[in-house]
Amino acid sequence: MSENHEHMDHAAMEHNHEHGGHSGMDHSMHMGNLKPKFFISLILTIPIILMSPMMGLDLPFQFQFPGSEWLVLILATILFFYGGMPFLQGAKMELSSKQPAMMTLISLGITVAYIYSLYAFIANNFIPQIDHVTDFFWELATLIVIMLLGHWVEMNAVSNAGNALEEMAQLLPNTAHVVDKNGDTKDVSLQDVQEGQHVLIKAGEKIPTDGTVLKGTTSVNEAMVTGEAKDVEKEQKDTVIGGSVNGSGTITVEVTGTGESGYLSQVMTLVENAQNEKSKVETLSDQVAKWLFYVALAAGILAFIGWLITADLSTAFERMVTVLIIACPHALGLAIPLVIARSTSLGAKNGLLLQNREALETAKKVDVILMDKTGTLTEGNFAVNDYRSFSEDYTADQVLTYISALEQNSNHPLAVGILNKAEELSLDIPKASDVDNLPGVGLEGTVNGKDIKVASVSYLNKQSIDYDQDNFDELSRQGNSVSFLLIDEKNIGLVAQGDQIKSTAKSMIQSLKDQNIEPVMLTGDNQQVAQAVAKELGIDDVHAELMPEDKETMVKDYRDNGQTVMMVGDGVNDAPSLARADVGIAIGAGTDVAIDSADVILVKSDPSDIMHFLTLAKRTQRKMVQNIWWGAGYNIVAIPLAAGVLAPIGIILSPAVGAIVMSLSTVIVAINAMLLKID
Ligand SMILES: Nc1ncnc2c1ncn2[C@@H]1O[C@H](COP(=O)(O)OP(=O)(O)OP(=O)(O)O)[C@@H](O)[C@H]1O
Ligand SMILES: [Cu+]
Ligand SMILES: [Mg+2]
Repeated sequence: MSENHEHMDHAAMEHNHEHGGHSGMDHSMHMGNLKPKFFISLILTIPIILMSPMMGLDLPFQFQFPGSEWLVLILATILFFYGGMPFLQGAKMELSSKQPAMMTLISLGITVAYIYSLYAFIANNFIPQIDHVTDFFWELATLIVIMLLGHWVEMNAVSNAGNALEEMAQLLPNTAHVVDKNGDTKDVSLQDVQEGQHVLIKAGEKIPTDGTVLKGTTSVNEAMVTGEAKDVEKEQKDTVIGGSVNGSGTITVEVTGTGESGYLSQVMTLVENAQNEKSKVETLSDQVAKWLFYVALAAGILAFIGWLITADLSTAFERMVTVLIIACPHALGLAIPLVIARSTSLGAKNGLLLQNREALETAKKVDVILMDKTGTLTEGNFAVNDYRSFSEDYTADQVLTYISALEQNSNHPLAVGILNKAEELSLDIPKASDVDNLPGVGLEGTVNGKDIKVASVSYLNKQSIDYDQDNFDELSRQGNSVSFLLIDEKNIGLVAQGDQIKSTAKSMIQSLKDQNIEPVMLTGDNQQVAQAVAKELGIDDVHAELMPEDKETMVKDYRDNGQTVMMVGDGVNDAPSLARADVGIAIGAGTDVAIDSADVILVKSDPSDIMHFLTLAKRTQRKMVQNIWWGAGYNIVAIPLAAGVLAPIGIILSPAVGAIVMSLSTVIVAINAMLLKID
């Protein structure tokens, strides 16, 4: 039973692949199962090769005997119809939809090769007047086998991120130890575990579901899921991700997500969606394939006519088949999907989730990167450094208490810092009602019948509410984010909190500058803090005290200026800008809205992953273009050679060499894709 969970996932994935379609060359989707076809064809091919004269080469392993040519004929005929059928059917479909492409080209090639070899057989055996004509049954056979292999690989290539996805599915254990109300544990198969249940995870076990730690402390290895190499310490209230591996502690976890709703399956869906989307380069490769068909056909016919006039029928046939075979845009069908599969899984393994693959193509054009401060460049681990009352009616602790009452309804990083402090002081926090989030400003609500607000300095400025400027300047110059408490719109007190800059942020900014990408900081926080952080990081362009719509306007302005904009953020207030930017990058630890609006998610919340993304994007793009050349561009040289333009100086390619060149191109394309690396 328990295994069904994984199998279900796999089945669902495969199902999607069949219907997703990955490129214009999705005939392979209708080709049935090529694996057995390939192996049977391979077995049929071996005797054909052994019994065939190889291009006049005297190989030691030929087994020719009287009548062996009949055997070759029979085997080759079976192979042509059996192994060649998927291509012939594909061609029929292409032709009926008036879109001749790869299948038509392949079919034309193998059909001409077959008919010509048939002619050679008849001529050699029954028409003594004709000189010996070399058949190429063995070339036909290898051609078909190579084509089948290629298409089988191609079909797998798509579901191959594929392998990364399956690896991910296998990260989950089969059962979980569910703890019932009496504290007894029972092993339950994973698909029966429900949200809200308590699960015991022992040292060294795989974590079965997403959850929040209720009891115990431990360190968890999340490398397989998020790519984070270091073990992550977990204590009460921390979240754990299904699929990661528990370290030395035993913990009890409340289940927050299983199966479909779990992090892991969301990641898998993302990877999958990214693959099903069609990118511009891919469209280019379809376009190239179509052109290649017409060019190859024209070149083939020209060569045929040319050689028919200057030489003889068999030479003409041979040239034509060689042209058709060498031009087979087979590698082209693999060129892009292989790179994409590699790139998406490479990304996922390194904590880069690509929600929108076009981001990979846009990334190389990025001129400016706009970054949110808190959570993106700084940790967002606020600690209260100071809190004060300006009113005789309230103590400083009371100020903090009122602020905390509102913050209990917020998940802003600032809220967390304040609540930690309140807990430390064991403050008795009243309940707030009618709490509203004021994006870019703070919060408002009712506490003890009073209308209260937690607000930023820009709000006070805008509303002309008085505050002690010197005092504020001093706190913010020390790098504090300051939030004011307003009761009935009167300034009652403040809380000042400090944050730490993320350790990798500074080098990331330097790398951006090295690549001539302009780093810009956008923040809702006060000027002084913003300046302090920017200075520390080496960012020259800072915009502070921004409202969410200001951020979006900035993105728009840069774009209207003709610049390509990347936006990095984590908050609800960043979502509009993330969506508007050419490339939106969400910090993994950020809010769901930000994550939904982004093209890319940095799972590890590490700013240096921005550089990894840029590198991945650049290399992916380069690989795609290279692969189009290796998959099709080589024809610029190959087609004329195959047509025999260099025959006058003795360079002639046989159909067999054509097939080798063609399959070599496939091999190169595949290897080239696999060589894609991030570092
Ligand atoms: N929950 C909150 N508690 C206290 N103050 C808040 C809260 N939410 C917002 N603020 C105030 O509004 C300002 C802007 O907050 P916002 O979350 O919009 O910042 P931001 O634009 O994301 O900037 P950054 O993330 O770079 O600090 C904060 O600096 C703070 O003064
Ligand atoms: Cu091919
Ligand atoms: Mg923010």
